[in-house]
Amino acid sequence: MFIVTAKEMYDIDHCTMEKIGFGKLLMENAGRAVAEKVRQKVNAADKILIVVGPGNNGGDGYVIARTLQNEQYRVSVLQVVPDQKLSEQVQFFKQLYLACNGTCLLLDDSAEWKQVISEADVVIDSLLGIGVDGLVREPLASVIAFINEKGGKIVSVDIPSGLPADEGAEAFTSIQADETIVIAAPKTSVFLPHTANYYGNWEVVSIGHPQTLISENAACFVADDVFFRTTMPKRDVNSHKGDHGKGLVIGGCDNMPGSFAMTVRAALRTGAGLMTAVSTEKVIDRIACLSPEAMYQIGASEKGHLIADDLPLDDKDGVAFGIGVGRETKTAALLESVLQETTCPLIIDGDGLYLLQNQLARLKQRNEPTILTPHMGEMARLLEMDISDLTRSPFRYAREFAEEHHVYVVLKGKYTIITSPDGNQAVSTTGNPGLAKGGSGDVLTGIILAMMMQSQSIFQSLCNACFVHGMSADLQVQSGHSYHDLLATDVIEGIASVYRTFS
Ligand SMILES: NC(=O)C1=CN([C@@H]2O[C@H](COP(=O)(O)OP(=O)(O)OC[C@H]3O[C@@H](n4cnc5c(N)ncnc54)[C@H](OP(=O)(O)O)[C@@H]3O)[C@@H](O)[C@H]2O)[C@@H](O)CC1
Ligand SMILES: Nc1ncnc2c1ncn2[C@@H]1O[C@H](COP(=O)(O)OP(=O)(O)O)[C@@H](O)[C@H]1O
Ligand SMILES: [K+]
Repeated sequence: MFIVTAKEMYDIDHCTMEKIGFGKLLMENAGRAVAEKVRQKVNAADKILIVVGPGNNGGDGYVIARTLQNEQYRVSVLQVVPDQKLSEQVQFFKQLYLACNGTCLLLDDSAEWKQVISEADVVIDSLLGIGVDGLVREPLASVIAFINEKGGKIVSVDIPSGLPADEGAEAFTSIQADETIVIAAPKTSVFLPHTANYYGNWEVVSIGHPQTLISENAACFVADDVFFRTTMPKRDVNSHKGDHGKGLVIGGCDNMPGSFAMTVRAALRTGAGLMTAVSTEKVIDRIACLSPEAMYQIGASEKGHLIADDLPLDDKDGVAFGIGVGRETKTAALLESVLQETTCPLIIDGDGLYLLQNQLARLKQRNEPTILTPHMGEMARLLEMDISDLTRSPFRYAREFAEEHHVYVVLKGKYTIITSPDGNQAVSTTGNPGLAKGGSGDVLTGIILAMMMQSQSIFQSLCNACFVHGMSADLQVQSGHSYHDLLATDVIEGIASVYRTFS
């Protein structure tokens, strides 16, 4: 599934309608596809009100109205702008609706519009689509406020009206939808922390655009089950352990042994061939029994924290640094040598990202891929910016950072954004609030380490690791666990169910 900006969607629509010659058929398809979904969400006796705005989103509304009217649903339309505002195409669909005995109320000064909204069981929101520009003006702003307050179930067409399609908006007025039927491809705002909730539950309908046109125009995609199935690492029956990667995890400190242990175990469960773990003596004493399959090496330490040392970096296929390693200045010197001496892909996570703050310039000097796995707070710190500015434009800031420092960035959250050094981006949508607990990220790092050592591109392996991590949590919640009790260690055990689903 592809993710589009407003501009990309307009280019796709334009090409489909003008160059390929779909013309009005595209809006007809859009309205019918949405009507089909609406049918599944309403009861036969429901009063359905379709609120129609000035643009093509309103045109979709007239097609939906006609389709449902012809199927004997209890439909009416509230048009919030005078007819002169409607484009020729929208006028055309309005006339078709009226010719099917459809009824249409125009918004005027009387209070009748408030009454029809209050009486509706279902409001279909066709006020504004991706063409919204700035804060919603009157009279639409009042209509939106009233629908939010008094409307029954709200189903938005394409996008909740008033919500910007793209990232970056600081202020907006929006419909708060219960459901959104997204046309053709999800828009960026589906995935932003401060706008996602306005969509309610969302699903996408296809309306006949050529798929190649969407894939050629969209810069970003959802790393979904289809992607995983086609790119997941395959296991050759004749393979041996060396074929599946020799991984190294450097982390832990005396008062944080657990997180590091989960990374090691998650890497083994994901299919790493050989795992070595370096930590302090105390940590290894305590955690080695949790993954007897791994090899352990004691690193030099001072006061319970790792310090600069000769590490077994030479023959490795992947290294992860930083999980539970602490924030001591002397540990930063260890990161410095890891950055310089690691000649294979290197993941920096957790405290490693904190220690990296003063060494960002070293990233560009590396010849092998470097992967950073920050959550929003860690990313904001790396960028030295306010977290609210970052969450408004996470795609942009992740891309700029990845391009500037030549790194892959896995920006973690409900929707995790994966960015490559050349600016390619994907979103992982699996996972649930059960993951919002300490330790989940440590498990993800282990999964990433194992994935990237098993014959995929780094970008694919990051997408697939995030997919597996979230899907493991989803399957665990479907089969006995809940958002409340799910633990990071359960996510490690759930990896088995993910692989079984796809093998
Ligand atoms: N192309 C097609 O055939 C297809 C398009 N499709 C559908 O069309 C949608 C995009 O259509 P669109 O471009 O007409 O944008 P849309 O948001 O409906 O209206 C924009 C108008 O709203 C107004 N307005 C803007 N900002 C405002 C504000 N702040 N406050 C108040 N008013 C504001 C402004 O009008 P103004 O008042 O400035 O004259 C502007 O002209 C898309 O989401 C999808 O649903 C699908 O059916 C597939 C086929
Ligand atoms: N509400 C949520 N829905 C889906 N995934 C989530 C949610 N909350 C957290 N996650 C995932 O859980 C992981 C948390 O990582 P992180 O914040 O680094 O945790 P920690 O450092 O405590 O292990 C990330 O992969 C993130 O995407
Ligand atoms: K809408």
